[in-house]
Amino acid sequence: MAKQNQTLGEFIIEKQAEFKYSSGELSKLINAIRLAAKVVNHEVNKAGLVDILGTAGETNVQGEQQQKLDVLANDAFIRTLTNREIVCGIASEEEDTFISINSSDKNHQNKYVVLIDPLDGSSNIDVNVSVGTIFSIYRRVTPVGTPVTEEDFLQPGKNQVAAGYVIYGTSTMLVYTTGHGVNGFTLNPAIGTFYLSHPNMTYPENGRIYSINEGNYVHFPQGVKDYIKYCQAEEEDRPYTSRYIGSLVSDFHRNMIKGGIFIYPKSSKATDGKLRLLYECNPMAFLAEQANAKASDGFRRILDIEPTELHQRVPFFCGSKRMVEKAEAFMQR
Ligand SMILES: O=P(O)(O)OC[C@H]1O[C@](O)(COP(=O)(O)O)[C@@H](O)[C@@H]1O
Ligand SMILES: [Mg+2]
Ligand SMILES: [Mg+2]
Repeated sequence: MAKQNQTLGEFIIEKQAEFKYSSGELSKLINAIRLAAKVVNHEVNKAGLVDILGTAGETNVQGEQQQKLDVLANDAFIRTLTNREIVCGIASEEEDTFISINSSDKNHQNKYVVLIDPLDGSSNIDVNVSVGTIFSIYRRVTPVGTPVTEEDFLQPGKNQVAAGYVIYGTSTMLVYTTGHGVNGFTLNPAIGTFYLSHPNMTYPENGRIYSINEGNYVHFPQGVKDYIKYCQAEEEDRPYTSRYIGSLVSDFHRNMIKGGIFIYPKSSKATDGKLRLLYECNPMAFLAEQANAKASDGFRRILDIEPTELHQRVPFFCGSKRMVEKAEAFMQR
């Protein structure tokens, strides 16, 4: 049973002991993500004091203007994971294609690949609203010791061995799962240590918060329009409250604690929605299901979707089970 105020380091060691044949590689990987998160946290907290706000002047593979913090966070995670030679490949929102990492120790070849959204909620960086980092970890499918291929990254979400996010908000937290529940750790900035502050996090079965960018309302499918009308109706325990931060990590985190649903649907402007399957929807869907919640594209379970491209997008319905089921019913009607 997770002990309150246990440090993340202690928790990782304790959990590793539960896996008889564990090589310790996954523990080293989570530890490296912890370190990179602290590096990024330090930079995020300085935003406004040093020249890390605004655009970096480059455009990423998705045609988005890269923010300076997108690039900084991307470099921090790639450098930290590469230097420690604990993964055989990395894919990132900010990299056109995956990076293959060959271990210098020929006797030891790594078996994990990592997919990251180094800085989530980029539109909120310059306005001091909480942002995050999202990560997803898989065991490679190609033989250890050979260069990784795209096949190692294009795996359905149900194959994830671990997933999580870091939220850089009023406090900095790291929340993750290895398929045995969801635990949240808060950073004590004075000593740079993450402590277990939210053991065994679960979504309430039902909630009263709906989270969607209603500015796109006219472009939404009829099912989404009907669900929004349902949320706003003066009936039973409704109307629900509308909350939309515009950072997936922050909207997810709030809904997990309070109960709610987050929807980023497809629309006539974005035929597959906006969010990326591999490093946004899959990790959040794994966390959601581990926290007794639900995640779909309105019809299919997100974790069952067979990926075809590294940066593919999917519509995303995620949150309290009863609310997602209701929204899906409107989509299927
Ligand atoms: O401004 P919009 O269209 O509502 O989009 C907000 C969504 O886009 C994102 O910012 C996309 O993520 P990135 O910032 O990592 O590109 C999500 O965090 C958020 O949920
Ligand atoms: Mg993102
Ligand atoms: Mg991002």
